[in-house]
Amino acid sequence: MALGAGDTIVALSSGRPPAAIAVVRTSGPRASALAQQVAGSLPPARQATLRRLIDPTDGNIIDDALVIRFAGPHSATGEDVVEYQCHGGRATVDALIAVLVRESGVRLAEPGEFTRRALANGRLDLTEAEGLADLLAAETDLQRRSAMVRAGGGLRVRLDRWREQLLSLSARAEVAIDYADEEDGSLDNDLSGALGDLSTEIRMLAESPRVEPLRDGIRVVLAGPPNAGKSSLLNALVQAERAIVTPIAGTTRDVIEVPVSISGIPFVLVDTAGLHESDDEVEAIGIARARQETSSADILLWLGAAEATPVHERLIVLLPKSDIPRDEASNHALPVSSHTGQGIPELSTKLVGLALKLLPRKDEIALVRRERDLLAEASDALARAASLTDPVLVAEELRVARTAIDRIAGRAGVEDLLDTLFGRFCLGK
Ligand SMILES: Nc1nc2c(ncn2[C@@H]2O[C@H](COP(=O)(O)OP(=O)(O)OP(=O)(O)O)[C@@H](O)[C@H]2O)c(=O)[nH]1
Ligand SMILES: [K+]
Ligand SMILES: [Mg+2]
Repeated sequence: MALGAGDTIVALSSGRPPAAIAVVRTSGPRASALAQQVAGSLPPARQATLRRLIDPTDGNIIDDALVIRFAGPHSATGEDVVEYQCHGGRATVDALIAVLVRESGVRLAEPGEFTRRALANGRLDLTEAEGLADLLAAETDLQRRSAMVRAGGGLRVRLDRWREQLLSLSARAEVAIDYADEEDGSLDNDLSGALGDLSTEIRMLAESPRVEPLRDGIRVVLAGPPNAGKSSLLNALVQAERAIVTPIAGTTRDVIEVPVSISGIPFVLVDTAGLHESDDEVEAIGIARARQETSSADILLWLGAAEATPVHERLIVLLPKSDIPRDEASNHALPVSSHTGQGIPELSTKLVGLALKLLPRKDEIALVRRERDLLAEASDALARAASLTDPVLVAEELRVARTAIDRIAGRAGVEDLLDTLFGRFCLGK
């Protein structure tokens, strides 16, 4: 757990001053006592109350502010929380925070510490906290809507239900163990069926769209031999001269990433070095990177010969420089010309079409890799359990499934993960 978990924490939860109004939040065992001291008396819970804030040591007026108190455990953090909505000038905010943190047992909050306490106190689970982090970072409407589903408990409710089902299935397996001596000790068909059904249900969720393409943009990698016209195509797609284009083969040496929004969908176009055998040390490194990008691409644009097309799940084969007449024609390749613009709108449409398959539909949940992996783990354990007859082994597989589900919600083995997650939060959240 974070340093000084029992401290009362203070932070400016609104944006950087100056602003019209600033929200200073306090949470912890001393929050109410602090409010009493600074605001004169304890304001009623959950009612915005106008108070004159006074420095208790010298009686100086700090500000007139709206004070709202939330008594724990019915607060965002599960502890006593007091919010001060004061004037948003820097000096006012600084003066208020200085008076609050002067008390012993009170200190400034770390980034994300309010949410971390909410998690520790069971006010939200890890999937909701992650959704919240995405919500704070959301830049597009699609990102916002997806984050809302997660932050609103879209995954948590399912995990809670499955945890209960797993517990009751475990209880049934335990009963079978207890009666193993008296009867034949094998499981009833009912139980096997229930295990199989739950495995399938969890597997379906495990195959939900990933959060990452939505969060970071869908990676579209342009690959092909030198001089194929990769950089020119990137420039044509983003309608700006972002990558260097020359008639010299081997112009692009490093990976170039250009974020672009097409029809409101966030993409990252990735230009790469032309793939070929090279003796040049620098170029060889660039080519190795290009191969890496090609294999990790969400969508691959191939600008090379049809017979050399790499294997990829979401592939668009292009016939570049279509303005140049040539003999051979490929039925499978989409003709594009960065010079005349031929095929560019069709390519954009195809990109959007493939992207939509990677993104959550409206109200559909998106999962981070960790969640997908753990759900698959739980589903696998249940599938194994369904095929077993020895109740002792079934109980063991059920325990594996339960642990996986608990880890998704952040109830087990996630300390390192919490540090990374809360590092993404801003101060005061
Ligand atoms: N006629 C025609 N020429 C093109 C087209 N696209 C690119 N070219 C030309 O082809 C040459 C190579 O273009 P680049 O975009 O640099 O090709 P590249 O694949 O990025 O090349 P490397 O980075 O060196 O591997 C340049 O001289 C471009 O002007 C096109 O659509 N039509
Ligand atoms: K070139
Ligand atoms: Mg290039």
